[in-house]
Amino acid sequence: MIALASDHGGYALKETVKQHLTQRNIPFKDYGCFSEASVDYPDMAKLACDAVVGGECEKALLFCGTGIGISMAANKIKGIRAACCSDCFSAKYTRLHNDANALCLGGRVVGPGLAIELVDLFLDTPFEGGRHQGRIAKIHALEK
Ligand SMILES: O=C(CO)[C@H](O)[C@H](O)[C@H](O)COP(=O)(O)O
Repeated sequence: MIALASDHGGYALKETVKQHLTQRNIPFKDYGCFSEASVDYPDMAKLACDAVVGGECEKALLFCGTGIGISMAANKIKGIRAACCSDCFSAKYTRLHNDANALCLGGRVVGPGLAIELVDLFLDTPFEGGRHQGRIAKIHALEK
């Protein structure tokens, strides 16, 4: 199960990605927002990221205007490794090397076609493990 959340700046792109996930038969839960009315991205990040940390969802796809604010908020949540990406190399390597569990996209930055490529790379690329495992443990040691 994939958790989705956005603020108003990412709402339209979240709707596009939902259509794509539906076409791919990938189950998702949308934690909002549900219109372009203004909401605050930290509130939205928390809803989806809590579902990931709690084990209800395996990864989160998060959207705001730039992707940056919602990634900053997500990375404050213990257990979340969120990556704000607007290129394919980063979306792939944040899975391979960082085992990222949240992808953040900017609805005012990336178009729908690129967003779908980024989402597919993020969802389909496994974590490489090995030397990267210890580095991730060190990231989480910083949370203490
Ligand atoms: O991009 C964002 C945060 O990094 C948000 O989506 C906001 O849209 C952005 O801060 C702009 O805010 P506004 O209320 O839409 O002007």
